[in-house]
Amino acid sequence: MPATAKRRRVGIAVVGLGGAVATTAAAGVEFLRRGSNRLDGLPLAHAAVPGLARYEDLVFEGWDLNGQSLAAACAEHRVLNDSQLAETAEALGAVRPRPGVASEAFCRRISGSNIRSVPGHRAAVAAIVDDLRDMRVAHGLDGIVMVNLASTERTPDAESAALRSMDAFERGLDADDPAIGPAMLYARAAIEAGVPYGNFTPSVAADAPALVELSRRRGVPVAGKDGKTGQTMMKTVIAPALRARALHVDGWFSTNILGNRDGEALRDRDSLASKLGTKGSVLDSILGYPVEDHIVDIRYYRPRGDDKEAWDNIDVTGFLGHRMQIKVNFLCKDSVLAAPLVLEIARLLDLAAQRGEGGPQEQLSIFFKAPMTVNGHAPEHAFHAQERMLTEWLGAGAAE
Ligand SMILES: O=P([O-])([O-])O[C@@H]1[C@@H](O)[C@H](O)[C@@H](O)[C@H](O)[C@@H]1O
Repeated sequence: MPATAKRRRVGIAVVGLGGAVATTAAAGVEFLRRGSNRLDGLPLAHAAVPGLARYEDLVFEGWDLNGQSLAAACAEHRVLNDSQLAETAEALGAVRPRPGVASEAFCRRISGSNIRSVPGHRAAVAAIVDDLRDMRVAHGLDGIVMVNLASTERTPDAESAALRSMDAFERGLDADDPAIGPAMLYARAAIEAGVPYGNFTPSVAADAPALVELSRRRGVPVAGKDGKTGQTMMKTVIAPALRARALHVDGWFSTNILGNRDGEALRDRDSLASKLGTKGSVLDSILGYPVEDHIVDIRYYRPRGDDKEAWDNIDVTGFLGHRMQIKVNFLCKDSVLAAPLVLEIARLLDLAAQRGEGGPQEQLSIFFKAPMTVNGHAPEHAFHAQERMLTEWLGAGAAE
């Protein structure tokens, strides 16, 4: 960034601020602010793009059903080691989540006492809009974006009329329609407040047709959904290569064990169904044919905590009909992979807003398992093609 360029102070209003991903991201920013030069895992750390906020200038704010400070939450999640916890304790100890909007009907296994008591959907949206205004003023922000990192909600009834159009959604808000869940209320509030919105979860939010329409009309950038962290990232790297080599995929078995709070939320059958939907959606379009035996399995296994282990077994057929197997065993740290992506999504949404772009931001596809697309067409899932899309968008704006 040229020495004269003005620095942008950008707030990230996180839904699920006390979670493992958000607290890891906040700790990461704190380390960078203190002069750390560890930029591993941050895909855009070296991108010299005008207008892109610096990591050190990101301010963490938001909501959580658990009101404890980020330092206390961080210690519970056990993602950071003891010295990292000690070094960030003071800064993260000063941040406490605001009371969040919740619905047990949408997320059964996760609850808390830091709940915003509101008389209905319309009041919930108004309260969130107020909070966003307050954050802007309280921190003297130049920009603010909202990112959903909350626990996975069940998928609402696809037939529900309230989600289909902007007008129906507004009526649904007045009627406290049960098809409208918390993630949609937050997204609706962000769009009303002109705040770009990113959905790192599989929950239905800004991708509800009503809210896509609203984001376009209001010119507010939205992106999602479901962060592409570990296993799906590898899948969308490997599958294009298998296609290019004409190796036929006969079956792909993906399984995960993890014991963090996300895993706990996914013990609920309906929340799990949302996650399996996004994780299972990436393969067929890359390969160009349906893989009938594509199985995705997620198990909550407490001893692993955030240290998720993912196994993939891929059965392929090659020349002369000979069959082979590929095994991938990714021993990862779920939040360590996810947190830097959240920082990039926030910076890019802020940049999109500065460039005057509104509606779905398809160029952010590389960060998501089920990318939102500009005209609702089928998403591009291949990692290399997504990378090209993002690079071109960054370059195009920089050249103007
Ligand atoms: O991106 P990916 O590694 O394929 O998928 C992961 C899921 O398998 C896991 O259940 C969830 O907790 C992670 O946040 C992430 O969504």
